[in-house]
Amino acid sequence: MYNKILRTMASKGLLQTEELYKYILESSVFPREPEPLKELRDVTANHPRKLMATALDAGQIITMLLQLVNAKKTIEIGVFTGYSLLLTALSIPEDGKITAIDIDRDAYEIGLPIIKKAGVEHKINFVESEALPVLDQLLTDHENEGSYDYAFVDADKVNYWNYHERLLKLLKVGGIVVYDNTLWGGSVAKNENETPEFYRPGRHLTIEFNKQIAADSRVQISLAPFGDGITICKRIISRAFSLSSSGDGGLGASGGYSILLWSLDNRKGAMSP
Ligand SMILES: C[S@@+](CC[C@H](N)C(=O)[O-])C[C@H]1O[C@@H](n2cnc3c(N)ncnc32)[C@H](O)[C@@H]1O
Ligand SMILES: O=c1cc(-c2ccc(O)cc2)oc2c(O)c(O)ccc12
Repeated sequence: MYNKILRTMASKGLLQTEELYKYILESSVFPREPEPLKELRDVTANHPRKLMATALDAGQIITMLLQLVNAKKTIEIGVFTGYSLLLTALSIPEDGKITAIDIDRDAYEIGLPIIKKAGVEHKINFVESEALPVLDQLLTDHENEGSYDYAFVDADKVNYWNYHERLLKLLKVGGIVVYDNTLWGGSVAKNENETPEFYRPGRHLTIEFNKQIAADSRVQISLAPFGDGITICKRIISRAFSLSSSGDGGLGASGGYSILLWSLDNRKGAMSP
């Protein structure tokens, strides 16, 4: 069942017909896909979980985002064999840096020869670890606070909000974080009983995360149906902490204090880091 779902996602993404997704890939993605990314997909083709790789149409818009924000200092959580990591490395300048975090070094080493061949390995600091302690470690150096231009999160969905709280301290005001799989195969728009058993935990986690992000006044957001759904968040105010545990960003009905803080933040705008 699980592989059937992945195959479906790979064949039509979130669109309702395979033909339409195939049209997008064949007309606009494949012709423009850099050769190293094609090679990395080839070396990933035999991996049993190959369909976990970031979707190509999502990769194309992410590349554009990286270049639009002139990203130079970045973070990636969830590397796998390195498709999104390589597209990031190809998109940032020669002196750009990526802190790439994954618990699975073996998968990364499948894509590493292609990364080396592309001449971008020097931009990557691969950290074999659970992601949370690495983010906490980065935050022990105050120089890192508000210094990152971009982050990509494509890992354990249970920790997305934990990653978000830390990344908002690490990102500069105006910095971007992209979360992958935020439509979870379309299941977020279906009833639980319409969702295959295996998919239900991810569905619930994703629905909760989407609610929290939508209520977070610290970011501007766009939930876009590229790949399996990506949520593009731009840090817009200097306050990095969440105003309430529910992550409602102070826009919830509770507490005039939260709203006062929010309005003060927005009056200041993005003046201070
Ligand atoms: C969907 S794959 C990443 C796909 C990748 N972005 C690409 O383009 O191919 C998810 C990855 O997250 C990693 N992962 C899962 N939980 C993690 C955690 N707590 N910390 C770090 N990495 C984790 C897995 O090992 C896996 O490689
Ligand atoms: O089917 C998946 C599963 C994941 C996944 C599950 C659990 C984790 O701890 C990390 C990742 O991620 C996926 C993904 O990112 C994707 O683009 C397609 C499918 C899946």
